[in-house]
Amino acid sequence: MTDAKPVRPLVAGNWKMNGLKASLGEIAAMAQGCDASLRDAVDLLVCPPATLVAQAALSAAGTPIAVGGQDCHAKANGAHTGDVSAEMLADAGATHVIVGHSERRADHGETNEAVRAKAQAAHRAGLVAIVCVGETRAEREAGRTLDVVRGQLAGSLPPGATARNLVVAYEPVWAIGTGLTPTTDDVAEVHAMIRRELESGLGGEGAAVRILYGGSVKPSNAAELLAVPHVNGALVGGASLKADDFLGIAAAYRKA
Ligand SMILES: O=C[C@H](O)COP(=O)(O)O
Repeated sequence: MTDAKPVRPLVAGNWKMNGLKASLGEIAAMAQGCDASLRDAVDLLVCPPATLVAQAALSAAGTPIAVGGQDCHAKANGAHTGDVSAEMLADAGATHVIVGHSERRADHGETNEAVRAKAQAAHRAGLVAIVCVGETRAEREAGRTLDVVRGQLAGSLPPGATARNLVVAYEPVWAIGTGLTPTTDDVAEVHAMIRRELESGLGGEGAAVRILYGGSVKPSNAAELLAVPHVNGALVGGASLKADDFLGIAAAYRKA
């Protein structure tokens, strides 16, 4: 298994069900605050709610900020009221889409099979799929973290994945929005396992797939979390809503 950070990092913001048109100013502020040294060091992505994807993509055009969706339907179109397809996101200017976030798995009963179908849809539409995995508090306390995450990976990763069309995000459910984070040793253990699984499933491509950590990442803890081996960036919720906090997290990658 490779042990260095083999890929360019990615800091991705997931706005969840937050943000109105006025919030697009934060994307403009992110672009403005993304100076050359930050641009050289890290890729930046913001995933606003579906209502804002098209406008966010227009706001971010010509800047270092990419725009993504937070979920997509497995089908390209059809009678699926309220759903948004990967093709629609791509048409709106998105380059990425998050699939299998624990809030989707919990709130909408999304299974690994459903997540895999959504990741395949993302690829069909030419989007990068950010596949989320992570254990609940009960699963961690039962010592089942590695088995749970390994099972989610096996069930959720789409065939034909490469380092260019797949990102994996490890998000312990109990760390999301709680201010709690795993120890760096715990993060290292899970990320190393994910790397081994990716390398065993995808060979050389698996060594270069970006593995993000998510769950209560803030400017104050980003440097420590992002320095863990096989942590190739962050998936940030609450702290991605404000440009200063988001850039403060990305700044962990700024070269001294
Ligand atoms: O997708 C992002 C995560 O769920 C993390 O959210 P959080 O940074 O608010 O804990």
